[in-house]
Amino acid sequence: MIKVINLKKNYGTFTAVNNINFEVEPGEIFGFLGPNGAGKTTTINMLTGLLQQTSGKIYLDGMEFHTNSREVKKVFGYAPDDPALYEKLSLNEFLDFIINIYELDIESAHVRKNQLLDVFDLYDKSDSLIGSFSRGMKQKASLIAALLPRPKILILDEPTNGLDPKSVKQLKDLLVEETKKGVSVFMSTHILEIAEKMCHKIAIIQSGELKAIGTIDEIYQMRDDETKETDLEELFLEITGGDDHDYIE
Ligand SMILES: Nc1ncnc2c1ncn2[C@@H]1O[C@H](COP(=O)(O)OP(=O)(O)OP(=O)(O)O)[C@@H](O)[C@H]1O
Repeated sequence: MIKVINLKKNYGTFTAVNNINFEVEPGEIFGFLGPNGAGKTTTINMLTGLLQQTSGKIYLDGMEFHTNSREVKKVFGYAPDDPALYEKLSLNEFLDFIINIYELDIESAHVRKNQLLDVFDLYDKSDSLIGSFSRGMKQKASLIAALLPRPKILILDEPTNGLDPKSVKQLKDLLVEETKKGVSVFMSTHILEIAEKMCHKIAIIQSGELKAIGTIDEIYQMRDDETKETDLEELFLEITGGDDHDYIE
């Protein structure tokens, strides 16, 4: 479970995230949407301990992050949108490193590793250096590393970035399976179709403020005109004011 209370981040005098609140229950996929520069990565960097918040509290699996940071780091898996991996290691060496630092049971971790390599079609490449991987293959390697320790919480920044349609489908199915085991998934995405199809709840952030939060149905109830047929794209633009400019003739 993730719980965020009055989370705020200032960069100097600029407020990038302004007192946001949300919860992600076990078994829930929570989609975090917003236009460029809205505050998504800043929020994710605070959730993962990469950035210290200015104020507010973050609880992961019931533990306040900064007073339990060592324990908290064991309960979540994180895949950044632009993974910085060890290019000089083979994928196998990298995943064995993850198994070691998380102190996983070797036998069951190797079973899990092989299943994940298979799901993401990287089994045949597992002895190749990560430095030789394409953008999409690196993304898949990063997702495998996040999933390998069977974390209770997954924090994924644009997880479908660079993935081909088959891999997107594999990832979707895998995340659904994980939530059935009670995993909480927090993911940012620009792809509204993914948010609509996969997420139990979504939040829309703009200029550091949460503009909407709830199930897709609850978000649809925020329409200005409830009689109008609207899709999530139109609603997103309505909420974030992204459709109010004049076009060049
Ligand atoms: N280190 C920093 N110093 C100053 N301002 C920053 C810093 N990092 C981010 N910002 C600003 O904070 C705001 C939020 O940035 P953030 O990267 O969180 O947005 P985002 O929602 O992830 O955007 P995108 O969808 O484009 O990745 C932006 O206005 C950005 O310019």
